Amino acid sequence: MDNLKDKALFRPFAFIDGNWVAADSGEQIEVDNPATGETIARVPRMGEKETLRAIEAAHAAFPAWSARTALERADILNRWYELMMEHQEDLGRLMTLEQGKPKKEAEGEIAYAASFMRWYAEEARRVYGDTIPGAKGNQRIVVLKQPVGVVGAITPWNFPSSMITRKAAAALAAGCPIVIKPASQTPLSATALAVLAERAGVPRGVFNVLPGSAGEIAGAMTSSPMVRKITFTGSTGVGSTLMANAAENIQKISLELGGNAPFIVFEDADLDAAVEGALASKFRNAGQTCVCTNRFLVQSGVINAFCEKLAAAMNRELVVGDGMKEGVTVGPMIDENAVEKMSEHVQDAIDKGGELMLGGQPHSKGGRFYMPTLINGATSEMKVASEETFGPLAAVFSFDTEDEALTMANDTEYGLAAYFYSRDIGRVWRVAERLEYGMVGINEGLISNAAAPFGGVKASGLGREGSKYGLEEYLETKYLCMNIG
Ligand SMILES: NC(=O)C1=CN([C@@H]2O[C@H](COP(=O)(O)OP(=O)(O)OC[C@H]3O[C@@H](n4cnc5c(N)ncnc54)[C@H](OP(=O)(O)O)[C@@H]3O)[C@@H](O)[C@H]2O)C=CC1
Ligand SMILES: O=C(O)CCCC(=O)O
Repeated sequence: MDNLKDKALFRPFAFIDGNWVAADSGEQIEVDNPATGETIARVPRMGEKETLRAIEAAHAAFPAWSARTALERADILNRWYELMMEHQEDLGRLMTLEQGKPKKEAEGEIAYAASFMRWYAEEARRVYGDTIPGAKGNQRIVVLKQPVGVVGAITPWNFPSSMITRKAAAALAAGCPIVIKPASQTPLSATALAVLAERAGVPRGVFNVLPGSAGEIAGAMTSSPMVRKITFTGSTGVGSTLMANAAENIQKISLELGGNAPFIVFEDADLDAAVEGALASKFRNAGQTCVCTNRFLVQSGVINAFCEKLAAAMNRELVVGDGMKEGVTVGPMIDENAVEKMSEHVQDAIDKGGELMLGGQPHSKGGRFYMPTLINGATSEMKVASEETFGPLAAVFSFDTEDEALTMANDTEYGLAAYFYSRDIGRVWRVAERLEYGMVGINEGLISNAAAPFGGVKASGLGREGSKYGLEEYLETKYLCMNIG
């Protein structure tokens, strides 16, 4: 952390009600650098009691925060945005150290994370109500949008900053305070955001960060009637448990869960553009992104050409190594379990007849590095067909007809992101409409931005984040029936 320009951004504590605190028990969690395995920090392991205190602080802060004008809240979010961009390099460095993604990609995530602050600063001022003609001559119907109340957020390690700001910026813009549990592997990006929140003028109690025990913190959030909204990004299993637990207090819930993204390449596609999109969609964050392509479905007439071009591009563009090193484009995987899952999917595909074209093994330097891998001849019996690999494996399946491609693409419990490449306008509409996914990239491999509604269908989740729709998740609708005599 010695290399940070602003050393105060390294804050290995929890942030509750404007105070930097340790766990009541004194227990800590070790945070390591996935590139080296070295321990880089110890943060408090907060539990149920501390979480209840944070919820109470947030609840106490709610009336004053929600009573501020939208413009006042927007000004604070804008200041926070500016501070994030001023400290982009330091925040990126912290992220690379705890998460592993290459420095340039980490700085890119900081800009992406900050963009939610700016977006929701603007949206805060556009929370409109409605008037509706009354059912009786002397009645008027007025619809108000009001903040839902205290929000409990649980976020993953793969996007340590943006998964927080995508939730927090919308919540704060709507007038809701938030209590956040960041992933245990990446708490430092979260606490650095809290340092900047304080500097931006976010009042105490409005933004709280508690690294710690997932079970205890989530339990406190779902069992407290003060928490009116739960928002989660992570695995489908945990999301489903949270949803069941949130039922106890009928809490509103948004879930952004796993995916199994298909990337369809039709014979009429621009193959070079498809390969460029494939690289971006598959290898961002070493394949550890819920919208990463999991299955390449390529029409039989172009499958060999596509694979050759993809292999050449992977050889040219993908450099594996420590994300702090200049020129590295694929960092380490987050932990040994992730490497194991990747190895298991690759071996399973090879055992079941897949043709290994590139990679297929951990990097010779060992540790958590895995070589970007390309396997042609993938089939529906392979694990990669039905499970999210969450790693740098490009598995290529063949299809003959549009109908077959759609059947294969939709043959999954998930429905987060899908991509396809085609230059036939009729096909573009037909395929876009029939894909059972919340987001579809058409001749485009990078679909995430603050203006767009991010989210999935089926086992990939509920609700949307980003865009004007993301603000709705933090608002309640109240109807006033006025008798005017
Ligand atoms: N949609 C997405 O973006 C993501 C999908 N995934 C998928 O999930 C797989 C497993 O990754 P993993 O990190 O284990 O994902 P998890 O769902 O376990 O972790 C995400 C967040 O949930 C927390 N959490 C863990 N257990 C519970 C619980 N019982 N109740 C409430 N919160 C909990 C974690 O805390 P803690 O860190 O303390 O365990 C973390 O903050 C990946 O391989 C990938 O397939 C993973 C991350 C993001
Ligand atoms: O993997 C995730 O859950 C976050 C996706 C990052 C993004 O593209 O917004």
